[in-house]
Amino acid sequence: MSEPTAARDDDSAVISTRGLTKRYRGGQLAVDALDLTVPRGSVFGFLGPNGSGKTTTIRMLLGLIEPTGGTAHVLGAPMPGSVRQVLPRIGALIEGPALYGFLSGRDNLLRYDAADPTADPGTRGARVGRALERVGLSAAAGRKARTYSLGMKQRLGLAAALLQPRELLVLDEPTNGLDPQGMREIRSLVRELSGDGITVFLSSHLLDEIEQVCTHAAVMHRGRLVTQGTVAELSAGARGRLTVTTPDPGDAARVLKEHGVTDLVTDGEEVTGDPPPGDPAALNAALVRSGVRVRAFGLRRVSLEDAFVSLTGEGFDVAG
Ligand SMILES: Nc1ncnc2c1ncn2[C@@H]1O[C@H](COP(=O)(O)OP(=O)(O)OP(=O)(O)O)[C@@H](O)[C@H]1O
Repeated sequence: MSEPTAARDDDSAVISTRGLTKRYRGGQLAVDALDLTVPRGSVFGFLGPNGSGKTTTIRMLLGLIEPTGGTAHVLGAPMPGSVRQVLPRIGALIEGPALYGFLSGRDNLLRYDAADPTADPGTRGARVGRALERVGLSAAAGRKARTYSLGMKQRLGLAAALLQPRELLVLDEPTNGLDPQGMREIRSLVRELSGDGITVFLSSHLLDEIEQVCTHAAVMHRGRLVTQGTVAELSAGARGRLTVTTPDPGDAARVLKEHGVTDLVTDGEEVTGDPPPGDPAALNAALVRSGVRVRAFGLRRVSLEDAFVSLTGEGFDVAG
């Protein structure tokens, strides 16, 4: 007896991969034994520098390319085997939307909708109107798409992805190339969609973007998964850097070293270092006991960037 192919229903994970691997024909190992778990309802940031394997992973998840090893389940069904059942439940925006510049925003969406054989022509106008409304393009709907800003084009692409109700939205670098205003618009749209109950999986090479919009993240580095979890957990994984401001930097550095602070750097009246585990208040007390005049004492907030650097031992390439 064989299992029905699309029957695996995992309520908590919208995407789940085990050992997912892609080696391109030229021999390039783009994704190396990836175990990814995307919880339902999350805004999941898929983070990594350029070339770390994000797009390749997304293409495998959507059944656009075949893995060379491992398995992927999306919405409970194996991919690429269940692509026909699964893809209609996913809205995807990859490499910018294909738009006709000479058509209006509304006419572009009407075309998209007409290309969907399951879409009822009788309700097409209403559906397109709702999608335009949702991405904030109702007022500009009659303008030719070529007059749209990049951010508006991206929102129109999102509207196309949202013509039908979706359980999962997959966005590959959705703010790439946008100006700050365009980025803000896309980010707030992502938050709204998440509020509507859609799981959002978005790739990005921008750490602050992930911190601003995502509940969860996975970090890729050279085709391998470095870590995954909630954004709060990932940031907490790296301890913050201790900073002491004092007119007695030499004494402060000595006392901190005696109390287990490592990698001490003195710059004028500021002494920084990596604190040992435990309550940093004990370090402050030790400084004061030793007669060090402490003017400021703090742990710098740890960012996802710090976490990335401490996990990979490398800086994050934020070029582009
Ligand atoms: N069709 C292909 N044939 C051969 N190698 C490829 C192909 N597509 C991607 N690669 C290589 O696989 C690796 C991962 O690329 P991928 O595009 O998945 O990374 P990425 O994290 O999405 O980066 P970017 O943000 O630059 O798109 C890179 O070294 C890339 O050169």
